[in-house]
Amino acid sequence: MVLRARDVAVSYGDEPVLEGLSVGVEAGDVLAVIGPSGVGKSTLLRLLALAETPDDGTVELDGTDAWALDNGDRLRLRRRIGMVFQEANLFDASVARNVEYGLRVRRLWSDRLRDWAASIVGPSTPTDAVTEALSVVGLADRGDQPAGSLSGGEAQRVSFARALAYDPDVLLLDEPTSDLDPRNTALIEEAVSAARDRGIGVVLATHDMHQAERVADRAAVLLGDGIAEIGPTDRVFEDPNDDRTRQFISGELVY
Ligand SMILES: Nc1ncnc2c1ncn2[C@@H]1O[C@H](COP(=O)(O)OP(=O)(O)OP(=O)(O)O)[C@@H](O)[C@H]1O
Repeated sequence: MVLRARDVAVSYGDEPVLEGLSVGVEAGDVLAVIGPSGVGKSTLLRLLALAETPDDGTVELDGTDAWALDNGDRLRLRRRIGMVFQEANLFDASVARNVEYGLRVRRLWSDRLRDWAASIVGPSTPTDAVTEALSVVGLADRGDQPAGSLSGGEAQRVSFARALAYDPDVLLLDEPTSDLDPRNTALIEEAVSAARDRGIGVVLATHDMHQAERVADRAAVLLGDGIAEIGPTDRVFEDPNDDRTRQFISGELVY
């Protein structure tokens, strides 16, 4: 599996946000997208989610140009991509119903997720797909709880479980831990690593460079006019090739 934005451009009004940008993620690869506020990280994720049409360029999944397909076929591609946002956006229903939603959309229960969850939490307790997805984020016993009564961190973990239950090939995470405490952040980061180990490709937009270093195989530094640098996370942070990347990483303002 490869999800790739190829030479994409997006403008809002007269204001170009992304221009000629190319970036991709493969199975089992975690790519962190970092860059200053307003540079276009969320826009890039919406493009990769096929939720927004590029003004120029295209988005390909396994070499298929999503924007050359009719709506029905594009929807089928979109169903291989899961997304988690900064806010959990749960429905006013139980935790289990929220996670089940992912399954209903997908309309299948995948053996892949079952095997994967069993490899993480052991085969004993989980009895169904919902419980198993919740197990990955440490909430297997909370299925009956109303989603509205969860803490912010727990709600975000449910949101992650909902995306997992969907059994995606790619997970797009838009600042998923920016409002969370260290424990919930760690649990989400563990779930990201588990997703990678299972062969899911992950794109993580984050302001937290330490998080990028902890979980990402590669980092893409997005600065004003596109990707300044992309490469193995350690190399990008410790020995950036690009002067502006160096400035950004050392905390200077870069536009
Ligand atoms: N629907 C829209 N209409 C108009 N402008 C938009 C729209 N979406 C995004 N923008 C603008 O595009 C630019 C990039 O926004 P985006 O949310 O992608 O940045 P970001 O890097 O994710 O920012 P942050 O780190 O603050 O979340 C911003 O200037 C934003 O105001």
